[in-house]
Amino acid sequence: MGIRTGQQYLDKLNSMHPHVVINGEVVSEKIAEHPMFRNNARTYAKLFDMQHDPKYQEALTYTSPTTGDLVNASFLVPRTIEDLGRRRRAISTWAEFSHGFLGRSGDYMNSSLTALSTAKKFFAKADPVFGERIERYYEYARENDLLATHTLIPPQVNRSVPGSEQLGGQLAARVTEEREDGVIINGARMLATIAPIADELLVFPSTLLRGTPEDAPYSYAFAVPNDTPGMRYLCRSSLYNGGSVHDEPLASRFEEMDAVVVFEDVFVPNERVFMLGRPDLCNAWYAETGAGALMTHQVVTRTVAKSTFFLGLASELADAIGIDGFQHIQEDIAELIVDVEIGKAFIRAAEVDAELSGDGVMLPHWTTLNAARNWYPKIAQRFPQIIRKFSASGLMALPGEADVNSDAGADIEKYLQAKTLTGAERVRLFKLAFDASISGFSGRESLYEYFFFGDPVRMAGALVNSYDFAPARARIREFLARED
Ligand SMILES: Cc1cc2nc3c(=O)[nH]c(=O)nc-3n(C[C@H](O)[C@H](O)[C@H](O)COP(=O)(O)OP(=O)(O)OC[C@H]3O[C@@H](n4cnc5c(N)ncnc54)[C@H](O)[C@@H]3O)c2cc1C
Repeated sequence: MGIRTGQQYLDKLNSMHPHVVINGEVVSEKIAEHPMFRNNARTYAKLFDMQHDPKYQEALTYTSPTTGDLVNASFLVPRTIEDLGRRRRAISTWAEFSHGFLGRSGDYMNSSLTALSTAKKFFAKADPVFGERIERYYEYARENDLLATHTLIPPQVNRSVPGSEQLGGQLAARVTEEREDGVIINGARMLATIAPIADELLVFPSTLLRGTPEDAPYSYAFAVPNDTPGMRYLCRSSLYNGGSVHDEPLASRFEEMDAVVVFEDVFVPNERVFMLGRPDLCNAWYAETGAGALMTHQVVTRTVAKSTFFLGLASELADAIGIDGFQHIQEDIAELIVDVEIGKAFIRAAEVDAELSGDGVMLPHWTTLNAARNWYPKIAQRFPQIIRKFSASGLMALPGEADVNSDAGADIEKYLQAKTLTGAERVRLFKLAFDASISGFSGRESLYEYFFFGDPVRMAGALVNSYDFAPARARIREFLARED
């Protein structure tokens, strides 16, 4: 089949029967028509349609090596640095469409599956059958153009003990039975973004597991369709308030629902189980398979689009109300320029210094990407601050679309005009600033970017513990030894 159209994606979504709990309601059919999910599903449908648009098709697709159909380029196994560039162009084509506000566009999980499908040596440490299964699953996802999300962390009940010790080990999702034909899963995982509108859920390892026998039931990787019997999604309230694209320009399009995942006697057939009972390999899942590198390459590409959005917005606001010449405004705009350029440089450096893995995959340079993913969660917190600082009371003197088109329109034209904009144009721009800096949607975006790859505190620790300090320290010792 290969690339799907938006309509094919929506039709499949509407034919599935997940158990989605939201606002006291259980939604189990026609998910794509539900007011809480409709808009975001349609935004995702546009991404699928872009693959068929002659303007984007060359960037977004390549020819499947097995079927000859066109498939998404994020499934391309990179063998050369040019292949990495090919992948990046596809990723940035989607990221520019959403200005980086879609964190779960299909290319994110596709990147993970692409690397995993090649990591034969890694899977052979447990059983080569796992490597064969994940390659088949990757091909299934590629040829059916599936949209997947993932869920990684145990419930946040008591972080001073591992998941295996919470409530006697009864809370975190775990293998409760190993059968001839598969496994049974019970318990919960903390969060899965876009779960209600995804085709598939990847339940992969994340938090560090100890190598003790008690951790064995929590050491697994598997994938299930999002309407698998026994699986329930508990959604938060929506951050989209039902307004028009004029009044909620970001939330009305890009609000991605987050959901807790509950498993009750969920059966996972063997062919969808990719790791079992090996805490050591679960802990090495992202580092040793190359999945971490290809996923981070996707994320850094997406976040450059987002940084560019904030640079453009800040510059438009400053120009509109005539503050662009003030020094502290220019200092903040300079900060945004630097962020965009650093992001682009990270990608370029990671590609130029890419290396072939033991499985013959060209992986972008990990230390560079590791630095990028430690940097972005912090600098992204500045973006809404800068927009708030520039906009000030302009974020409150802000009637809506209905007012612009009412008798109040004359007042809006007169009193809410800007140096370079009519009243109606200014309202539209500041509505965007509002949604990017103080709306509930924007709050979630900041939280999302901060915790995207996990807790930044522990990520910093992981960076320090894995970094090769030898060359830098040798230079200090050499300098201390100099007598001249
Ligand atoms: C909007 C959003 C969407 C998300 N979407 C997904 C998704 O699609 N899939 C997915 O798998 N996950 C998702 N996550 C979860 C994300 O991976 C986690 O937020 C992240 O890993 C941090 O874990 P936590 O939220 O449980 O925080 P916790 O680990 O509970 O941390 C809470 C606080 O306690 C501190 N802390 C806790 N334990 C320790 C420790 N051992 N040492 C030092 N400090 C500690 C942390 O520094 C932090 O300040 C999402 C999160 C957000 C906010």
